[in-house]
Amino acid sequence: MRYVDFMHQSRAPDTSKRPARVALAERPLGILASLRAARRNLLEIIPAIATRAPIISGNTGARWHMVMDPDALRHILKDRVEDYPKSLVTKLILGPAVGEGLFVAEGAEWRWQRRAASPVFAARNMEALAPVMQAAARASAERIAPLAGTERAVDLHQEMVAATFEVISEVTFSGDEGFDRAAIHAAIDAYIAQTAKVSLLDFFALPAWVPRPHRIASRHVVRDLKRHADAAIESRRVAGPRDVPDLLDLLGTARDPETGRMMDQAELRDNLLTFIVAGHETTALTLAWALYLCAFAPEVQDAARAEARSVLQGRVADVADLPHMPRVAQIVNESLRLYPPAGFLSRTARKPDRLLGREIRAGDTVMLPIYALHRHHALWDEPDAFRPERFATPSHDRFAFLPFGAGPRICIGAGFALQEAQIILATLLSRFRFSAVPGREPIPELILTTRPKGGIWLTLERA
Ligand code: HEM
Repeated sequence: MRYVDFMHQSRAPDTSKRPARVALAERPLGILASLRAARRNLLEIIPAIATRAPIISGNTGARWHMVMDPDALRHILKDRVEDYPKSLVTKLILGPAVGEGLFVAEGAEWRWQRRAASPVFAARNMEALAPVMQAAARASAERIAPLAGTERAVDLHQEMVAATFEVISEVTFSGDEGFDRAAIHAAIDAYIAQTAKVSLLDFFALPAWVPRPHRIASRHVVRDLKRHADAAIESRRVAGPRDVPDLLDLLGTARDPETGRMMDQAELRDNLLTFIVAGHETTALTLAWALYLCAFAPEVQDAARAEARSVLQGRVADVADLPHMPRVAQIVNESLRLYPPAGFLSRTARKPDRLLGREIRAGDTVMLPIYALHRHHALWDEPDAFRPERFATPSHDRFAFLPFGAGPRICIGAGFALQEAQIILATLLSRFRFSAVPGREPIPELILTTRPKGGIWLTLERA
């Protein structure tokens, strides 16, 4: 756990301010500036006009469009999903590590993998997964408790990554001693750090066979990652399935109902890595940003704490408690709106089309800047303000709020993530009061996901 002493500093955050955000570019950036920005922080290539216009188009060596209009997003993600597959850039970034897995697969390959994994995430199964989430909430509360009432601040981003990793590794490889959790975690971090920054070559949409220098450097990291996952699969094969099948068992025994075929080693491994990567960092970010926002607006935090304490009475939150804690759910949603972990999705058009009167050619990159959509002035009142109560009686268009995407490719783990985030947030808020540390404001930085640059450093006291 990372912590730092912040002695003798005043604690009161200025709530008249807006919570942390990135100053978007006033004009669309030129090619070189875009390239520099894309390597630094993808949020910086989004022009401010993207929070006011329905669509922006450009050509930086390759034709692209940014789409912020709910009807056009419905068209891309739902009505014409087959014509807008995952973008070449997505495949370039994720392909080397999880290219055979569910997140990247298309067509029939995608369909049967999705069917194979779905039972684990079905609503009826969510309750069965709650004890794993409760154990992680309890462990996290115990880890940070010694810092309560001291002047030492803790990096809640790192702490939430630890908590959500415990959950996902238990769900995928339940109780497996053969699974080297620390090594897999370290290899995933190294992969993201080395490869996720959109490279100059990707931005120009050069073909995949053109060598990417930082991706070559990361080859040994990918090899490491795959070696660890293979070892875990092999040790399970030897040990046999669990009494209550976990995700690894379910994927390992799934059959394509049409062809009867099962996943080969590469598919099984890539899917395990997909679930581990997609399933913990995103949820950790939701929680970390939610805690940051609670410290930013103490009155919101106090109201949510009062609610959680009266429902939980000192217990760790359970699934049955969640409907009785609407404020906690609203804070999670508002955190997903202001800091969507998947802040930028993209597709490559397969066929000519028209979007909002614009010509779309086959091969055009269609970007879905979720960060800008969620702060769009035509879709949200006071879009940059932290106002969780806007989710009390939601009136927004379904396609104006897309933290989990939409349509057939919607996040398979959305229900899982929301349940986990609410269980952990409610438990922590019921036990601690979190305060901001002056001078330690995080900066949202989009590198594959929307991360808090510098961490989320907060002090805490027992509530
Ligand atoms: C707050 C947490 C999460 C967020 C914000 C999030 C976001 C997303 C988004 C936006 C997509 C769609 C991407 C696209 O359309 O290009 C997606 C897909 C996916 N997510 Fe999540 N996710 C979260 C948690 C999880 C969890 C907990 C799991 C698994 C345990 C998971 C597994 C996946 C998988 C496998 C896909 C690909 C689904 C498909 O293409 O059929 N995610 N996620």
